[in-house]
Amino acid sequence: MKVFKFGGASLESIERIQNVGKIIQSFPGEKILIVISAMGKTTNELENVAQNYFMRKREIAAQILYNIEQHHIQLAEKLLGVHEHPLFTQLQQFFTEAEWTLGEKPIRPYDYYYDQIVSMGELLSTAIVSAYFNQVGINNCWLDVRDIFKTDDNFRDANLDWDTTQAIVNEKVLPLFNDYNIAIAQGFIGSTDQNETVTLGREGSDYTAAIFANMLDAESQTIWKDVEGLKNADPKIFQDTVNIPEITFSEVIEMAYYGAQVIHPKTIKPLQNKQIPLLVKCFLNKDLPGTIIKEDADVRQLPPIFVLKRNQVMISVTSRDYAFITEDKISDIYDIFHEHKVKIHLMQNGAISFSCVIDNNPEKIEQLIKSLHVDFKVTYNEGLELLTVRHYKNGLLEEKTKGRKILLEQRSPTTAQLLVK
Ligand SMILES: Nc1ncnc2c1ncn2[C@@H]1O[C@H](COP(=O)(O)OP(=O)(O)O)[C@@H](O)[C@H]1O
Ligand SMILES: N[C@@H](CC(=O)OP(=O)(O)O)C(=O)O
Repeated sequence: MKVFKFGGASLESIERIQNVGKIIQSFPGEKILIVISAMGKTTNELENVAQNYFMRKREIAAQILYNIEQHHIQLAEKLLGVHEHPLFTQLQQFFTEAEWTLGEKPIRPYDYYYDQIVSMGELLSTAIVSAYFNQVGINNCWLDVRDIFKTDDNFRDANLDWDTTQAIVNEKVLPLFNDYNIAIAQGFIGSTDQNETVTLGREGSDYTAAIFANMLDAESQTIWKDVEGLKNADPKIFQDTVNIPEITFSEVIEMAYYGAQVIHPKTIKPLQNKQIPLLVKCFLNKDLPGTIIKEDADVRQLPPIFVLKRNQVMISVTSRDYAFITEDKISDIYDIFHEHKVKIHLMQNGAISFSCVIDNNPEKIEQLIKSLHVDFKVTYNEGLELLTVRHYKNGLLEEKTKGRKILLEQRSPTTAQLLVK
């Protein structure tokens, strides 16, 4: 059994969906569970629907939803070459459910409505791909992952109930492969024990695939991307990047932790626990070797790895009365960050000050500063970039930060982090 994951970029046009079909046809007779994300940038558009709905701008929300509907229906009609097909009834049901939500007065927290609306992207894309695959002879079974992935009700970042989900996978998913070689499921979504739809956090489809791989004891998981494999930096930001043929789970966890936006950070653990290799392959050229991520990879030749986080803010907290920032004060400061769900990417403290680097999220920062301000003087500096370099060599950091002002710097033997303006 293999698990494949196709993300939004691999499904953003008719040609790309046809290409995914060709990739699957190049694995004849194999049992494959395919996890699929929403097409293109649909998730961002649905976020827009959710925000407008919650701000009581229902007409705008309905208009954006209508545009999404038209786009998916037109794409499906062209892809299947027909106007009549059970798929269109299925798509209509998803839209009707979303319209019902938009018709309600928002009485529950935003995150609940977000999940009800945004989850639709994956339901639409999987339904369309499944119908197309059946039409071109890739016989497959469409799964509603909400009947399989059971979670708590932490909307927008739901936590999986592993035991219940494993029992459902054993009972409902495994037997399907007696009748089908291919099953198609949505990434990113699940449901509570009350059957309320949840999402697992943005870019969560890699994680969905890893959960399936773990629970199905898959031989491997492959994520199909628009890059030749895992590279030593994001090729959209850095020039002269190189492909990494093999790399360990722990190195990828480090990359994800420092902010590399190529594999969802939660993806590695379910695979590592069962020693299931993760392959990163290019959907634009399936014959490229890509990258294999596994426990015992040979990392002696690993190049320096760069991760750049843009749009960062440095928050500096100083005690009002020249009192030292001691352990108890640091603990209080940490509690405030935790309370506001703000993740610290880098921190440093001195005698009477504590500085840290966070993402620029104006609403969260405003609330955070209000809370910190009760006991401390707070300053902040925005428009910064946080560069992390793993396995850096002499001269490399100077070269990469030439002409820039360095506001904070931290180095261990393997990792350097520089906050630059
Ligand atoms: N180290 C890296 N190696 C390869 N790609 C990277 C890396 N860091 C960031 N990326 C970016 O990840 C993108 C692919 O991931 P993503 O857009 O999330 O794909 P999908 O949504 O289709 O799963 C690439 O286009 C590339 O710009
Ligand atoms: N569609 C969701 C889940 C996801 O993982 O998407 P992608 O595989 O395209 O990153 C998102 O955009 O967050």
